[in-house]
Amino acid sequence: MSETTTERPAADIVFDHVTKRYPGQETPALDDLSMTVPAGETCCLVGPSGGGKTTAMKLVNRLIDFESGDITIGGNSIRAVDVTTLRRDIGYVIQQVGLFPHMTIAGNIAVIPGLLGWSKDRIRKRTDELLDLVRLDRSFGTRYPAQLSGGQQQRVGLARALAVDPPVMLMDEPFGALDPITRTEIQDEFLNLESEISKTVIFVTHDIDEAIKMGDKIAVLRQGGVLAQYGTADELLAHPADDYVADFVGADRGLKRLSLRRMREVVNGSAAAPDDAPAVDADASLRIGLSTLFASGASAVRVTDGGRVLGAVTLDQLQSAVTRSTS
Ligand SMILES: Nc1ncnc2c1ncn2[C@@H]1O[C@H](COP(=O)(O)OP(=O)(O)OP(=O)(O)O)[C@@H](O)[C@H]1O
Repeated sequence: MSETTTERPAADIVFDHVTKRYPGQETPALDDLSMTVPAGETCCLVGPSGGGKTTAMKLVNRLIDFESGDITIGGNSIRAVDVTTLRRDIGYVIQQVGLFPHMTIAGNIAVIPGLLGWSKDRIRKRTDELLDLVRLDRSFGTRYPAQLSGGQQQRVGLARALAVDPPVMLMDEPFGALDPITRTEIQDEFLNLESEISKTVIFVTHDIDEAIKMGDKIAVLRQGGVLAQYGTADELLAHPADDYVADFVGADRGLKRLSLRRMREVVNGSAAAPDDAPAVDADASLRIGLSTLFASGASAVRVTDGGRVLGAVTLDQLQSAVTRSTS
């Protein structure tokens, strides 16, 4: 990263027996939540409406207070830190974006650096760097939010949250209001961006497919704010803790698990593909491989990597991957 950023390392987030009960509510919104989000990982919170996802997230930057348990970031209790300092170290991205309409895009991105007293030159360099990072032309800096599409505004929201390189990011249905194409595009870009910058992310979503795609780990909450299961997408899909989680991840969990694996992981280098075999890229998912196989009616697909044929994958091999995934 350039001199304009502070290159702060990511920090783990630990929920330690956290319970939140809103005044006047009989049942807790969050009930004895304990889990660790390791530094640099993304944890997706999923669950039914009212299951406590947003509450869990807003506890982390103390937008909501809690009575029992503790939350630590990098080993420090969030209650021991001054709230303004805490929030400056936490990027916050929400569905409604919340850009200031009367300020330019550059002005919006520069809000926190400005509060921190950065020089004009440093802010300008950082703004350009962030616009590049979220793939917006630098000329957007002089526009106003109303002159941008929803997807572009969401990119600005992301750039603003990343401005001072916070170790932690909280994202509350950040791409929920976008059309499916823009959503996929911005999800892919965020995944790319995450591989360049190390952040610990808590990401709330209603969409299990989004959680599978974006999360290193997924926390499934149930009504009453109880953690039903916490694990990788693969663990949840292969071994759901109970019927509730199995239902939540979907009856097609075997197929979903195929989306997590690449053709290059199962290709048999010594097997020759039949002449009529359709080609599938080595980095395509097994799900794409299966779909290609079904669509063509061939007995195997040819797996290619930049024009080079790596070998073949048969229906049997894909089927055994499905069987393993549901056992
Ligand atoms: N300010 C509040 N006062 C009282 N109860 C609240 C308040 N905010 C949330 N709740 C209750 O706490 C529970 C958890 O709400 P929360 O918003 O965290 O759920 P959620 O999983 O994010 O839901 P959604 O997916 O609908 O956004 C719900 O029963 C909700 O009604």
